[in-house]
Amino acid sequence: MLDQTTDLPGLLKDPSLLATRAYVNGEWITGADGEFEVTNPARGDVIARVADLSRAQIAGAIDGAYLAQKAWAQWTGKERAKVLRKWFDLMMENQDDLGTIMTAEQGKPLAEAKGEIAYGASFIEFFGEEAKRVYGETIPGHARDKRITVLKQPIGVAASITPWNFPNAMITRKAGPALAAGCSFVARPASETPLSALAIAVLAERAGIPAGVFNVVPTSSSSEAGKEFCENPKVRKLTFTGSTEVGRILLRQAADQVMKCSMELGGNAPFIVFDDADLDAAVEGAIACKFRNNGQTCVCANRIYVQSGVYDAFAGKLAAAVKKLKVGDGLEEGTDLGPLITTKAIDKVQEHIRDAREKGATLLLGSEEQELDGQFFGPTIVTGATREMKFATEETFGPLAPLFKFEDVDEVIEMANDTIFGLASYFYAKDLSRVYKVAEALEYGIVGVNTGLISTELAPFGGVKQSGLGREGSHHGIEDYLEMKYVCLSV
Ligand SMILES: NC(=O)C1=CN([C@@H]2O[C@H](COP(=O)(O)OP(=O)(O)OC[C@H]3O[C@@H](n4cnc5c(N)ncnc54)[C@H](OP(=O)(O)O)[C@@H]3O)[C@@H](O)[C@H]2O)C=CC1
Ligand SMILES: O=C(O)[C@H](O)CS(=O)(=O)O
Repeated sequence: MLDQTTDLPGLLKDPSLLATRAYVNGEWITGADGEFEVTNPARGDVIARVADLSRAQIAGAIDGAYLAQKAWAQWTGKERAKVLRKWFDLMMENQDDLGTIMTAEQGKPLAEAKGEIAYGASFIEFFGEEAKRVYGETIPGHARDKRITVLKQPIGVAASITPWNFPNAMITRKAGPALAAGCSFVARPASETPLSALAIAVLAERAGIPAGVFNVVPTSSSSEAGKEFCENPKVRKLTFTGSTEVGRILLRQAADQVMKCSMELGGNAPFIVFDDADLDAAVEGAIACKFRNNGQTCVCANRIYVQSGVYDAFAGKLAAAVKKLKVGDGLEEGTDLGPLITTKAIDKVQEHIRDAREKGATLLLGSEEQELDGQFFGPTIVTGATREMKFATEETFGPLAPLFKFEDVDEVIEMANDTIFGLASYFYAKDLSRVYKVAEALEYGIVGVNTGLISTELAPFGGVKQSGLGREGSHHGIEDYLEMKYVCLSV
């Protein structure tokens, strides 16, 4: 840990964005369960104490959202679009402060945090525009006196549970389509990173989003919030981003109400380098894909497969480039890799390195035990990776790049698909026939071809197999917040 303390208000142009009470039904309220601490993962110091809401208070927020949603759904799509556009504008006007708040509570370098603010805001911008395009249908009737109409109507109250790794964008990727569709929204942010969520609630209020339409209910106990969301009959939609393990818990809990669920869950992304790849581009893509957010993203390359003819060349180029990455405090200029979110995250990276070495892998860069203190862990590359090693089946969620060697396309497709996950995958190749065949053969919701970065509000983001249900982003993203009503009119 760095021994500095964080004067977060002193770092902000607008300290009023640093909100620590919950935002419920247009009011800023304290927590019946007291407060919980938020720490800076780079320095270990407490940066805020945030309202810790009780389950009863969450139920109260749902009550308010239920009433507010009725009126909100009466707004025209154009009226909702206007206020969402204002919310987007305020996010971008306050991008620096929102980024600083995020870096202080999550650790990612300030440039990345500001990038996430723009990425997160883009969902508000995009779905604000989509609010005007929620079209129904008329269908030729099944009899001369019958007329068929299909209406698209908002599903109702949407509840969201999101992770710490993208504490802004994972909320706006849900709130954008939900509010655009005419739903109201109750957000429970991760306990490690509530400040980013509360800051956008300040801006929602300033943008004129009506009381009760957007609510943020921070709690220290995630399970209680999850149970209230799943058991409260006024909630009609649960949208979750996080681990597959927790996704399963929530799906089981939501089953009793047959609740509509969107699940953005864990991943184990293969990153494949074929022998006809542009190796320099592949190295650049691998670094962007592996070390973004210090490897703490569900779409990070978890397994890097390199065809045997270019294995040594790629490994050497990758190590030379990774050596240049600077580990440090995200608030300091020039930092490329911030701290991991918890010491538990460090333990998992070390466990994967130890396991791999015991099973024959070789450390090409970095080490298992590092002189870095606290929650910092340097980028590490191992060669000689095999499918017997833990990172072949488990998500590392840290700065560890295991290099697997393969001989031919059938072998690497089989290895790449040998996982319960199916979120993101990547490969570098030039041969067009190979590109088509591999893109079609990979069992993933997302395939990056000659790129390591796939995140945009314009595309449908989501996984297959045990990486999730539904899609976020693109015009598809609003469908998860709409119900389709068939009206049969006898004339
Ligand atoms: N597919 C995707 O887009 C993404 C997937 N992920 C996946 O999530 C994992 C890392 O994120 P992480 O935050 O640790 O994931 P978790 O699943 O542990 O936590 C995600 C959220 O769920 C909450 N939570 C945990 N347990 C429960 C419960 N029983 N009931 C209700 N809510 C609960 C957490 O609260 P609290 O933190 O307060 O405990 C947090 O807000 C990785 O597997 C990663 O791949 C992460 C981001 C995006
Ligand atoms: O939490 C994550 O990993 C995000 O979903 C990844 S992305 O949307 O920023 O690509």
